[in-house]
Amino acid sequence: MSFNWSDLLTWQSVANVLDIVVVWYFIYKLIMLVRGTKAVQLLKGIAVVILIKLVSWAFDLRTVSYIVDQVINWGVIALVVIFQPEIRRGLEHIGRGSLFARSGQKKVAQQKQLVNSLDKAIQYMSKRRIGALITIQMNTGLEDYIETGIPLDADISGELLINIFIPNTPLHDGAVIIRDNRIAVAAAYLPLSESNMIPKELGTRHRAAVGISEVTDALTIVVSEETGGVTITKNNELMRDLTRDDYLKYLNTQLVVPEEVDQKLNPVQRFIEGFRHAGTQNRGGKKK
Ligand SMILES: Nc1ncnc2c1ncn2[C@@H]1O[C@H](COP(=O)(O)OP(=O)(O)OP(=O)(O)O)[C@@H](O)[C@H]1O
Repeated sequence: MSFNWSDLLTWQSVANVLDIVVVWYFIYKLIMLVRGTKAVQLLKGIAVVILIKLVSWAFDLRTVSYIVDQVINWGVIALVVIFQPEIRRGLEHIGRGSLFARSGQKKVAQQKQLVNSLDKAIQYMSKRRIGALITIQMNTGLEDYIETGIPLDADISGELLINIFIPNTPLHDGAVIIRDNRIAVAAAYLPLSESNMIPKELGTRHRAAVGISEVTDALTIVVSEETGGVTITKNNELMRDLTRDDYLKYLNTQLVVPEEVDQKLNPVQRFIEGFRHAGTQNRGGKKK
């Protein structure tokens, strides 16, 4: 019997491939969204329940299957109740467009203020060789690292950043983490990179900056205590000895999102943005 390649191109097989690609894309996006947050545990729990359901199907274990069905039915309701604030805010966000352009303008102003404050602090600390480690949350949640620090939930200013890193003060050791244009915590512990590509002369502060860039998409700024040099890490990339022009250019492209781009988010992205924002606001104890 000869194999006919055209059999592979039936509508059904194309639909199957499309089906798998869509599901994988969805799972990938979900993993990217919850990486570094408590929701990872939740996803693991859901994966275990699905696994038990599949096993009970395969071996025809009726009682187990019945119990898992009950868990799934009630679990969905429990999830909706637990995440009610996030879901509500996500849905509210979907309807937002040009009508809410003013909130977009406010956001850009806050992002520019963030870059200005960082610049002020970097300049001051670099000249005086004050060591600093500042991590800015991007899309991946940093909950697990935020939990290791001392909560501040403070407005960002160059002066406050400088004050935090003054040597021999209680908050100076460890990293400052910035989330949603606020200083979430100081003295946080970041994961140390095991990479042997990091130059030998760099110590643990730089290793921690590379470490967090390996497991999240956060942007981290290091000011070296030894040399005053400025380093930025992001997505496993280490950019050393940056001049003021270099780092300002980089920070502006990474942290200041043009208003038009913000307004162009599709409904799904808008929902996710609202969902994430509600989560972080609730944890920070402030609600609009
Ligand atoms: N895992 C970590 N998470 C957060 N901060 C850390 C971590 N490890 C070290 N640090 C910070 O780095 C400081 C030690 O820096 P060290 O001198 O080893 O690093 P370095 O990369 O050589 O930087 P520098 O050039 O500033 O000396 C610690 O006092 C602490 O504040």
